[in-house]
Amino acid sequence: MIELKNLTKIYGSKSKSTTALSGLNLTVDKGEVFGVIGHSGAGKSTLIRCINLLERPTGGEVWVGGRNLTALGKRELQRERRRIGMIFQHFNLLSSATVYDNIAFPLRLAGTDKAKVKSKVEELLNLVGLEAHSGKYPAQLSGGQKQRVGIARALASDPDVLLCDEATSALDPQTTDSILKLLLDINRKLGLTILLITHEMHVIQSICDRVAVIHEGGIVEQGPVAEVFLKPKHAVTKDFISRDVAGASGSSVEEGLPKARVSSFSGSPDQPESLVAKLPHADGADGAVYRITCLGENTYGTALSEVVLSTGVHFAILQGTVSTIKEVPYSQLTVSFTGTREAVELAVSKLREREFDVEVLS
Ligand SMILES: Nc1ncnc2c1ncn2[C@@H]1O[C@H](COP(=O)(O)OP(=O)(O)OP(=O)(O)O)[C@@H](O)[C@H]1O
Repeated sequence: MIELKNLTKIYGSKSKSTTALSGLNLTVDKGEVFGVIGHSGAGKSTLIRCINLLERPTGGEVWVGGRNLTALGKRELQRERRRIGMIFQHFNLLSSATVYDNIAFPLRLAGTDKAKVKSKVEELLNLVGLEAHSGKYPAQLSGGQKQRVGIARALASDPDVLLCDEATSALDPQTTDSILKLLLDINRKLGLTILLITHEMHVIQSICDRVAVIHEGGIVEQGPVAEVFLKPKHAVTKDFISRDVAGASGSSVEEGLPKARVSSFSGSPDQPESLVAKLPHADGADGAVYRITCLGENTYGTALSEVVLSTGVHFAILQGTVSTIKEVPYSQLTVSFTGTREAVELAVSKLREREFDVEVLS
């Protein structure tokens, strides 16, 4: 659906230039929710603004829905842009227009007749849950309501793609969850392809199918969220995950919302050496440290205790997380097993048989 080929963006002049994107390649499939995460200055905004050519790339190609946007003339580009909606961190609403008029704006601009504008705006108000607020002005709305207007306006031209530029960064955690849930509903109901950029891992964890990590203008790691999240390879990815886990809280969320920030405990998930040092016994099989990961319904099952009981090993939990990735539960425990070498090996192989991923950390 979206294909970025060797995308390059250099700002400034020859004497003083900044390379924001350096030969970046990325493919987003039709109907998926794809997240790009990166630290400040990594090139996220530049990347998303290059997709609808709000920012002209210095080099490379942008393909959306099988068309090379970078090769189009002004008029054709204008037409293609109607297939790409965009929402922004600070909403970018017209402050002197009502909610209704903000949503109607792109339709009127495209010359849509009055009756059609009315029915479309009403449909969108209903979709984003703002039926009761159509006559209000942006200043009379909460941040979450403003973003709902932004989403409705972005959907007015029935786009195939929705670009989200840090769409929840200005919102509190609870409002963030309600906007993420709305985006997921829209993705499922309308089959819309969503590309979002963020610096918050829990946004990715809540609604994305795949994620790419951007650093210094290039993609350093990408894949399905569960894979990248549970087995991060690049230092930048590990940093994002450890910050998110460390910053996790048991904050309450509304029924049915993404629960990515719920029920995590522990600090960084990736410091086996420091964990080993804390153990009373760390020789032979005694005290060997393992990371046990379970994805899916087994997360809440009793398999771990059954295996442990049947093999006679003991274990201590050194770190642990129980959470969800896009509504799929997972657990990741770092444990030390104590027992004979044979018993520990048997426990590990039984866990693997029961589809736990067991990684030896020391
Ligand atoms: N208009 C511009 N002129 C010159 N340099 C720019 C411009 N816009 C961005 N840059 C530079 O390009 C690099 C990438 O910036 P970009 O805004 O894309 O990063 P980002 O990941 O979105 O950061 P943030 O999360 O802070 O918004 C940075 O070094 C930035 O200073």
